Amino acid sequence: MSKTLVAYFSASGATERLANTLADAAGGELYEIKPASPYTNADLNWNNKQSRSSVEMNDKAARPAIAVPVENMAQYDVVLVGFPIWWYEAPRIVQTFLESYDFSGKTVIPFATSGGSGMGKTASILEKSCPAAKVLPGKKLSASASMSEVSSWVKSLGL
Ligand SMILES: Cc1cc2nc3c(=O)[nH]c(=O)nc-3n(C[C@H](O)[C@H](O)[C@H](O)COP(=O)(O)O)c2cc1C
Repeated sequence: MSKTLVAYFSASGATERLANTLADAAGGELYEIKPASPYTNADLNWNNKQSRSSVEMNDKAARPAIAVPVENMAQYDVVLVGFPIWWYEAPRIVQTFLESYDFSGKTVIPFATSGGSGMGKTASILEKSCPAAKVLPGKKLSASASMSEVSSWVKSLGL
């Protein structure tokens, strides 16, 4: 039996909702990727080029700090990692997360919520942050995706 972690970053609650459903569907443990410095509404303003999210997303090297690490990452075989799509990819803090652990022998599966965009190049960008992992393409789902929809996606992964 493989052991699953459902790690997620959620700035405004949508991805958190989905992560809860996914943790039930996949029988995984939940871990929130909490920023050391939480994002304010002003930080999330994509119309402002100077906002924190704009500045971070324009800087490929930005790695916002995480408040609390995962306890014993070694025990997990599968890591589902969820986030909102920001500017067609994953927020930089997801790269902070993936660069914080040894993912040798683990399967990493991205999942996301968005205002409409799909996964785009998300998985291939994240792959560079955890080169030892097997990274699957992942999926964008609705925050309010039903248990049966999420379960059938999990089943299709053949974990
Ligand atoms: C800074 C920022 C950039 C975003 N960029 C995109 C985008 O490129 N495409 C899209 O469909 N939605 C975009 N969104 C919308 C979020 O992906 C969407 O609202 C998501 O469900 C929020 O998840 P959360 O509540 O877990 O933070 C963006 C939101 C923010 C705050």
